[in-house]
Amino acid sequence: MSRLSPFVAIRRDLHKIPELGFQEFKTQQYLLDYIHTLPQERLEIKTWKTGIFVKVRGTAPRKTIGYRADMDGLPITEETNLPYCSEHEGNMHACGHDIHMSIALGVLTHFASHPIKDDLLFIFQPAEEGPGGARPMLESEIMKTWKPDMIVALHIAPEYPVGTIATKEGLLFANTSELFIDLKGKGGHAAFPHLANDMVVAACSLVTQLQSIVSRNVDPLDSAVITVGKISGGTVQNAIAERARLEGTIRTLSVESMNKVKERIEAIVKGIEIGYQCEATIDYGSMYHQVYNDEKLTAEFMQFVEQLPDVHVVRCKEAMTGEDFGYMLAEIPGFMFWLGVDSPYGLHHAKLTPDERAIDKAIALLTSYMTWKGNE
Ligand SMILES: CC(=O)N[C@@H](CCC[C@H](N)C(=O)O)C(=O)O
Repeated sequence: MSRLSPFVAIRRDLHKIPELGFQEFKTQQYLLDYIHTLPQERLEIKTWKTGIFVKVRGTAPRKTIGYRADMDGLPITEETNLPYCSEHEGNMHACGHDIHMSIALGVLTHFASHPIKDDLLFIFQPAEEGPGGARPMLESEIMKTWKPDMIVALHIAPEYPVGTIATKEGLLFANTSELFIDLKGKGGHAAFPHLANDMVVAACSLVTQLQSIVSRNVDPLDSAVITVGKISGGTVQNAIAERARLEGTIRTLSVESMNKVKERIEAIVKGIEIGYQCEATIDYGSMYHQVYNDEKLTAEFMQFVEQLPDVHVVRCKEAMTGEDFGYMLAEIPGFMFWLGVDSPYGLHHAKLTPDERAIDKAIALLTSYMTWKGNE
């Protein structure tokens, strides 16, 4: 029987302890315990909230290459039945951040004992799923002193086979905004609807009306998404609901479309207030800047990877996913790419099961790329 790769074992450990944004205490401790086992001569380690910065001092630095991995899990109950499934009831690494962290540790492990000319900065970032750790981390004093000259990150892609990486120059991921709408009407007995203002009916109507925005208000040659992922309201089957809440997200390929979509949401919500005689409040939660890949660095990376054995490069289309790494790319040239992990279930699914062979492949690929880039 073949031995488990150390970084697959690390991934499994991390997979058991998914924590939500800015609560990644055990995850941070796990990473720190591991990082402290590495040769320390060239390392400088600083914590920031539940995140970590690790600098690897180069032998003759002219620039700093940044590498970012996100750390948080999602409030999803895992249904994989894996022997190493989540031990944190109700939370799951359903977006691959456990894989992202184990890959980052693999690359860091290599460079801790095989330094290159340039400095490297490994960024373990909390709260990617929300409320967003990239922006405050970017504004931190540590980042001001250690700001890299270029930066790279990856995201697992269930739809591609292991050995495939996919990316493109320019726009890769959408602009995002969370969306929370609270409705307050008048509750009452289920048998006397004429004496109440039913917020379950208002919420259902609102969800349906929101669907008209993408089909009727956004240019068909542009793209936008409004997803209501959670709806709650009411107390019991035979009482009319006084309150209802919609929780969702908006995705657009431009800031202009985001503003337009929000204008339309506000108009529709006003209509609901009038039509259903209720009070409504809208909260846009956290918003993420689009992920825009630096043209030159991305093209160069794709060319570099193409000549590696066993790696297939795909020039993909942009996706409506969001990533607060977009804030880092708005200030630092760099790129993000998809890493094929071949899972029959997609991102944010309770049965996501990435193929772990992608971990060592990604470590090898990133190690080669950074060695080349950091010795240029
Ligand atoms: C890669 C990925 O799945 N990212 C998340 C980012 C979520 C941002 C925020 N919580 C929102 O929902 O708008 C995504 O859902 O795309």
